[in-house]
Amino acid sequence: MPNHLQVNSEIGTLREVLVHRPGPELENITPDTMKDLLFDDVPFLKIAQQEHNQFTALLKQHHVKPIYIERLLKEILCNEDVKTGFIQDYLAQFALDPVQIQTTAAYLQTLPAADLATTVYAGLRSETVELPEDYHQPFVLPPLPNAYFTRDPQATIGNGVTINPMTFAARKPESFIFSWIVDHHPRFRNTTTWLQPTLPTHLEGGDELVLNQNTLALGISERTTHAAALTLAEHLFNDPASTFEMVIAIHIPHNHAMMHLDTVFTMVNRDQFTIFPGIMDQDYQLNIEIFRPNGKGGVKIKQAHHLQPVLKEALGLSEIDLIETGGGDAIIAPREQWNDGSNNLAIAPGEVITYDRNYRSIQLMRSHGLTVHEIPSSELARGRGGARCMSQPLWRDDI
Ligand SMILES: NC(=[NH2+])NCCC[C@H](N)C(=O)O
Repeated sequence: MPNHLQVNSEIGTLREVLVHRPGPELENITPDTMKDLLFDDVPFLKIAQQEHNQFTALLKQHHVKPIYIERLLKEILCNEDVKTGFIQDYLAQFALDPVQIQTTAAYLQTLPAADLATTVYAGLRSETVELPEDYHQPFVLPPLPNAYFTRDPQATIGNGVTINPMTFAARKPESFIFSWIVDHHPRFRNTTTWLQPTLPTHLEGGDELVLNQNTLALGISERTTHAAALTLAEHLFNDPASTFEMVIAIHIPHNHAMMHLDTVFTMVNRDQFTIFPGIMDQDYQLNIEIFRPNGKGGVKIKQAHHLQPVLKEALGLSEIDLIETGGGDAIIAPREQWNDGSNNLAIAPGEVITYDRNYRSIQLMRSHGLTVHEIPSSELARGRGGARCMSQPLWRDDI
């Protein structure tokens, strides 16, 4: 089994992937907090877990090892010094006064590592720690219901990772957890980090697509700024450990339905992509910027408006097959996009995992020669993320 990181494409045979099984945090969403927690509904936990189990079972059937991030967290928390440091630093992220911090830290310190890890994801109800009476919030630690979308707070690019500066408060603790795992878990010893979560702007993993070992596609979106994309490109171009020479920055609409590039565009084979046509105008144009090193440590930028020629050049191909979500139909396409019909996880070239409900997009992918494995999606889809969002590859074979 590989012991380090290798992701030089979106489609190379997948061997190892970071996941999180949805837990009690999903039951800590209420109609009042739903929007801030980036959910559109309150999922039924039991069914969400069954669906997620089917996802991981399918991965295992295809010899992909799921690594549970909550387990990595538990493992580092078994070290008492790490546990104490983690608790202090974790609490410092939230609006708590010194007494509240001390009371909560004392409680968390009593928990065994596994329970502490579960609590970090689930959130901590205020009454559990008997805080001073002037604390009126229902939670002293917030629930992290988006944690099953492991794609976003962290991303593997080549042999390194980005630990992402997240856009919304609801997801910032997830990057914090990963940075502790990178610093303390042997699985990540000597990991190169391309981007730190302290960057004063934002960039998320759903916007990071590794097209090949030289080319990264980045969404400029609700969650990833132009400034952050430039910073990442500079780091990748200048770090001798990186093989990347080109970033294709693709501007997409800024809204919740398409919060990341991978909700509208995924690579599924050497020359095939799924795409939601709603990101292009009637002439199939969109706003693209190509970043390359300028030879002086900076980035030079070229504009483009059509995706196909840009992809052909980057991948050295004469043809590209863009498969439109829902066949591009005015009703089917947006409906299936909303339920992650464009969010496919390639487990090998031409072989993907996707949500069963998007049957029109599935038919179409099959008619374009792809092998499609379906997973159930009634509850998981309520968080607005599909198979790609629920997985963070640590190792893909090179193609
Ligand atoms: N890679 C993705 N498309 N992730 C989807 C994340 C969905 C999550 N509810 C959020 O808004 O952050």
